[in-house]
Amino acid sequence: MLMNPYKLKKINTHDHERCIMVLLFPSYTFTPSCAEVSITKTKNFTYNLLVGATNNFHRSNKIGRGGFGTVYKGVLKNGREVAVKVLSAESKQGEREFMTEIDTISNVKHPNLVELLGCCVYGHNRILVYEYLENSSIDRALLGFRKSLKLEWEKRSAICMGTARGLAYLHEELVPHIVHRDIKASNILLDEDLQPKIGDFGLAKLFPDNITHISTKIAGTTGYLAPEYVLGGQLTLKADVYSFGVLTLEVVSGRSSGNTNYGGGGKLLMEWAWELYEEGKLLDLVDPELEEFPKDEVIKYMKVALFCAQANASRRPLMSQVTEMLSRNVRLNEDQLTPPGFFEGPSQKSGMVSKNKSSDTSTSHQMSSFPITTTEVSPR
Ligand SMILES: Nc1ncnc2c1ncn2[C@@H]1O[C@H](COP(=O)(O)OP(=O)(O)OP(=O)(O)O)[C@@H](O)[C@H]1O
Repeated sequence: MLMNPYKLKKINTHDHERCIMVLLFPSYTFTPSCAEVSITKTKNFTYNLLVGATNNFHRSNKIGRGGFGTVYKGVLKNGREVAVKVLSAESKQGEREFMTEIDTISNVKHPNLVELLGCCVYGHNRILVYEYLENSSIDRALLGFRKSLKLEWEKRSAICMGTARGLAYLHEELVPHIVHRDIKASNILLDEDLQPKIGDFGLAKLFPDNITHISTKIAGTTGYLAPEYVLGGQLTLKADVYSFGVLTLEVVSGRSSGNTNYGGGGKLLMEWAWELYEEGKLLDLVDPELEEFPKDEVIKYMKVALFCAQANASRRPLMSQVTEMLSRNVRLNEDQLTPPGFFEGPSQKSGMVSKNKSSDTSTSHQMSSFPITTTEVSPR
């Protein structure tokens, strides 16, 4: 029997009869008044409907192309705008396995995760239909020369917080958890209120491990990858935490981690940030377009990003700890902060920025005994 592993979450014990129904019949549904989660099967869209919605996948409807496939904007008959992702040929072909994974993803719902509305299997085509986010992704909105939005600090901090909450949900509330593997600016989409939503979660499972997606990333957006993941293949929650640290620096600085020309040339964004941190000049990293901002808070965000990117994965905080650090007025215990690790590219440098501070790379240091935050400081 194919079963969605996420389906039993939060069903309370006296709902055991319903649990049995869910175990036996994965598509069984019950009313929200009786249980905390409603179990649904993924909606199936017909291929013809998606052809109509996207003007036959016309290139003028194309909004992007990533490692998983091509994304088109579509409009359903009821007027709802959707993002239609046509998965590339390398996605696993089996319909049953595909549908199981998709059922899993479509039952994962959180305000900071892009909602999967349904899917379509047509011959060898595998197509996913998502809610459409009008303000596109952070890379287009905030980074690069053609940025489309001018975001004040309140919006930027809300983007970091929302992304942290979405990740904390995937990592720590969902059972079993999901490691995103590909947290980066193009996967964080902004809704009409500029609230962030994480896209592409759960998709990595649809692709064989040895192909395209990871190699696409190694060729492209390498600045986001935790060194232990890209060099040693160790995939844990902490790889996402590392990427979140890089993303936070991008949001604060308005600069893309894809470049390697920072700090007078030749440096990754994270390397430059560490250099500035050691020199006590972190504010130099802040986006020049940010006219007014609370300096202490902005510096705290950058320091949290550095905690997230430490070379030793076990020293990085959990995402729930990150949300605490970002949201509460706490002082960070910087004695515990060690240099970031980095990986720049297959034929280029990799390693750890290591200057004055301790560069402990042992894995014995457990997060549970790691006091990142210390005193609550009084509001300014
Ligand atoms: N739900 C959506 N609403 C609006 N735009 C979207 C949506 N999903 C994706 N896009 C746009 O399409 C682009 C491509 O998305 P996609 O997720 O396929 O690739 P990517 O994030 O650039 O790379 P990768 O597949 O390696 O993660 C995104 O950068 C984004 O601008």
